[in-house]
Amino acid sequence: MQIYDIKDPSQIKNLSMKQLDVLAQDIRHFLIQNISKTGGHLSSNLGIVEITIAMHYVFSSPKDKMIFDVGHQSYVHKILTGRSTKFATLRKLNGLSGYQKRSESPHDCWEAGHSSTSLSAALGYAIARDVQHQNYEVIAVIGDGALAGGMSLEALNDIGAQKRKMIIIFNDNAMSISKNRGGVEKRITSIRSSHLYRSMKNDIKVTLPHNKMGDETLKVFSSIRDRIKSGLIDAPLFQEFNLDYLGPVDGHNIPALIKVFEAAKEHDGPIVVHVRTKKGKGYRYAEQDKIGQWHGVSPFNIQTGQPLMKLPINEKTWSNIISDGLIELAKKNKDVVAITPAMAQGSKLLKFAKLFPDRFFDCGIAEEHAITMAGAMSLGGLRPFVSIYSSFLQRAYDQMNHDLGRMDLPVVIGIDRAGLVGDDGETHQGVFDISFLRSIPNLILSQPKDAKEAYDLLYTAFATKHPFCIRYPRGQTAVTDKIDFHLISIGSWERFDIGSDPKAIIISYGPDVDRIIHTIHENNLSMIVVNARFFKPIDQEMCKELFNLDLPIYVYETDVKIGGLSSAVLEYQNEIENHIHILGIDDHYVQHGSIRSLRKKEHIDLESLFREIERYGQD
Ligand SMILES: Cc1ncc(C[n+]2csc(CCOP(=O)(O)OP(=O)(O)O)c2C)c(N)n1
Ligand SMILES: CC(=O)[C@@H](O)[C@H](O)COP(=O)(O)O
Ligand SMILES: [Mg+2]
Repeated sequence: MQIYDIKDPSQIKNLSMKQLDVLAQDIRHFLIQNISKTGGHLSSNLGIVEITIAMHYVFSSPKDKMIFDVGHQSYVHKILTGRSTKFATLRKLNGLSGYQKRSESPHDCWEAGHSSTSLSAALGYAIARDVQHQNYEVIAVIGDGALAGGMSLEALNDIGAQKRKMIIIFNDNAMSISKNRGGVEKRITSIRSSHLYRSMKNDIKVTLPHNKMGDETLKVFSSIRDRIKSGLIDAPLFQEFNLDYLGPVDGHNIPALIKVFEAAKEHDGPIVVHVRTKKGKGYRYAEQDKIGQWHGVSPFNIQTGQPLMKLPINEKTWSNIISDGLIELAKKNKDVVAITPAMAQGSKLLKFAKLFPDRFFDCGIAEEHAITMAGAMSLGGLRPFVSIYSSFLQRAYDQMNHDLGRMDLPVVIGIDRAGLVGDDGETHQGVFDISFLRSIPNLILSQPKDAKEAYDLLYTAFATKHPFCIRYPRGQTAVTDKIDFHLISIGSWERFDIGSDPKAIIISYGPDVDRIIHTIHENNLSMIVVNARFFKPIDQEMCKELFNLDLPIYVYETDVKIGGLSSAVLEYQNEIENHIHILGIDDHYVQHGSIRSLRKKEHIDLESLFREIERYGQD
């Protein structure tokens, strides 16, 4: 069967095991060819080819619900559900999404992009099915990295209690983006090497025919069922969550996968099918990768494995700039430590890890934990730097507020991938952090316009005793000659007067500031440009000066407007000019007390409202 002929997954149900194997090889070839041109998530998709084929062979999508955790490994599912002709548009404007997308296909029953949501989503579907007396299978596919994420563990806890029929296909490749770590990983290692695993593996490998299912298959099914019933399958971790378990199974053996999925389908209640796979399977460079270089790739040369686009010699990624600065500061101060929630490769912290192995902490996909742990590290006397992608920091909002902001702890947060990230789409655009962080008391939020300012802000952050965030975008910028550090006054903006008769004021931030200045010069215009390098606190003195100039003000922001820099400027303008009288809680935490007493203290009681109205009426 030709890949482009697949319009519906039911077409593969008539193929023989041999034909399915050929299809798997064709899909691998297709993935490598296409992703080498478009870029995308290569390794995880190469590793999940056989699992996805076996899923569509055994289950019936869209009736049965298939949920892929993160969704970065759903390309094979897209191919089998009739979307292969669109692969040239992968992750491009109006093209195929890099994740499951409900608007793209009825076979995508769920959407993600952030890790560890699949188990909660699967349980949600199972509850909806049962409450409405419907009849379909719910299948979640989750990797070993995502399984250790906090949401997954919360969901497993509930799934084990509710005992509803659902199948969890646990795709274990011993890798997150880079090497997987942590207690869950250790527990999985013990399952992989258990005697039961070996006997189970032999059952499946030895007793099952490789073409058709027959008596032998049934024998294995009942043997599996008997084992489940008699509790013989003793898989630590899953058993502790009160879940039945099958496996591990060779994830590149289609007949074995089909058989174990059939057995799981027969099972009542939740069951985990543990499948072992090789990340990057079938492409030499990706198979050998230990640090995650082939997890997500830009276009590359298939023969050499080299990226087609190289960085200009005088440019570095923002992640590298921050990480180089951090290394210099860590050389001077032994208390500086770095934390990443599973993004060492993307955040460019591997060099730091090599230089300071005892001061580097990869805590897995656990943004909430990373922030709270960093808070306590700071109380214990360390100077933590946590690197988190902007969109993943959304997970840790409570920790930013409840732990860091409220206790006013000196943790430096590198908010990587701030602003639009492009190809990954709406789940990953880092456009909300200014808006959701600005309301947190005690917190400082900044963004450098260039590499020099990045070093200075980093230095300033470590010299400050408050939670200090530095956001920086995906991509690269020009490097400086050398790394040196200067203090920047907190909350200070920079003003550039261009030309002798300015006609407008542009307030902006980040690398756009220099681009704006350049464009004004090129076009012989006269304007005032402001580098608003702090979103919180803002430069109130400079704001006043600018308001007094009586020139039109343009706030050029490349993140969401609501709650962003423009909101900060407008709020301050209103505070001075008092057009709209605003009552509300000021920028601080509210202590305990009766609600009545607190409303009075914070001047948000009705008495305060009417006093204000009266006062204004007399002005
Ligand atoms: C909340 C969140 N944090 C981090 C990421 C980045 N991320 C995407 S995939 C991935 C690794 C997932 O590993 P695993 O679940 O084992 O899948 P594999 O790629 O190995 O198949 C990470 C860390 C994310 N998508 N969401
Ligand atoms: C699936 C996922 O969340 C990551 O792999 C993400 O795509 C990485 O983005 P960068 O390519 O910007 O590191
Ligand atoms: Mg994995």
